[in-house]
Amino acid sequence: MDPNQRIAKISAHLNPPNLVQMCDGSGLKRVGCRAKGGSPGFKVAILGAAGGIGQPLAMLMKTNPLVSLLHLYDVANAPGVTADISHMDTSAIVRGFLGQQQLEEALTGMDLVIIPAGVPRKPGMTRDDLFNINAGIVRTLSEAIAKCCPQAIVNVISNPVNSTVPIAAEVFKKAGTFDPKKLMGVTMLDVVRANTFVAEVMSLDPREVDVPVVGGHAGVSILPLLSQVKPPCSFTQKEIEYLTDRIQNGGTEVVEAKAGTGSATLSMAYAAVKFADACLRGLRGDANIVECAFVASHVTELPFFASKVRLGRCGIDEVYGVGPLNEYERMGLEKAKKELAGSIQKGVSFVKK
Ligand SMILES: NC(=O)c1ccc[n+]([C@@H]2O[C@H](COP(=O)([O-])OP(=O)(O)OC[C@H]3O[C@@H](n4cnc5c(N)ncnc54)[C@H](O)[C@@H]3O)[C@@H](O)[C@H]2O)c1
Ligand SMILES: O=C(O)C[C@H](O)C(=O)O
Repeated sequence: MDPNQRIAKISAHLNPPNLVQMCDGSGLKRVGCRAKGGSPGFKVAILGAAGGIGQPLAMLMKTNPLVSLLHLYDVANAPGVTADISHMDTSAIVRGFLGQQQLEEALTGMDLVIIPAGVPRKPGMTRDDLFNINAGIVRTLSEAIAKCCPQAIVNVISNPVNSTVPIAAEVFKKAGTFDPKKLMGVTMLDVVRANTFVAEVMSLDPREVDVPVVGGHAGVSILPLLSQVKPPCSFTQKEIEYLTDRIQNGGTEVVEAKAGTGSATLSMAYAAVKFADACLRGLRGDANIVECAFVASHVTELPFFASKVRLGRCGIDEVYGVGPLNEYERMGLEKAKKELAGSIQKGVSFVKK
């Protein structure tokens, strides 16, 4: 074939008439694409996709065969991240969305929305110190979710989780779209850390360790239930105190090591993907998908609490209680509830005021 004919053939192949437009002209160049977005799988949006967590999270979700369409939204740098990730030869179609004016488009039709948008801690800060900035971000994003994909499962990562989940819930209540089965604060990193640290102490393979972590996601509200570890482990009191302290302060350990450049991003992306994948397998109808998450709850007198939940086709099928606790854990639970009560109320008041 003559070279000109060959080039004409390639160019026709790259630019068929049924191209799907990926993005508009506001900085996210719309690239010609033959994808129809019709492959089986779920539609997932990441809000805050260009951030420290957002980027590795987006990369890992692009490798997930359960995802057919991946929407990457951020107020900055979404085009670059989208272009980069879209070159990965996995089946999910990637589209980028930049800035508030593209938020609704990013959310429409989504099955799962993951929110890592917001500022991270620096050394010396508590997660609650992030409230002033992140509360408003989560409120705005939740308002758009209520409008554009009220049926979607929502995974909230932005801190302080103990307040941002109640904020999202209040926004959804105001909009008349609140479904407690669909809103989850992501506490999976606490479980991931707990599994790792327990495995280290007991010389086990971390993949075989399962530590329930209940309560919430800040300081003493993070309550590992070491009496319920699988496989059953017998710890000394010294080991229990070391492990509890290390699990509760795992986030601070990373914040200090990063010395002002941010908080956990890579382990968080790993944990977020583990949790998102569990949500998607639940949506698909897989049986016995049980993970810990911070959810609307009747396990204690508090309206939100982290405990094991069973994930299914509609989100959360069942919220499990904390099970039998030893004296040390009972005391920990009281401290956790005290810490949680104020943070939950702060989130609720932020939207109600
Ligand atoms: N739940 C957990 O276990 C856990 C673990 C680690 C970090 N976090 C929290 O996750 C959040 C993000 O951490 P990070 O390290 O990725 O921070 P980061 O600063 O690296 O990234 C945040 C991203 O959010 C974007 N953003 C800011 N405002 C936005 C808005 N209105 N809409 C959409 N995107 C917006 C920023 O542009 C940035 O790309 C922090 O609040 C952090 O504390 C939670
Ligand atoms: O500690 C932080 O600020 C981030 C996150 O909540 C974590 O647990 O790593």
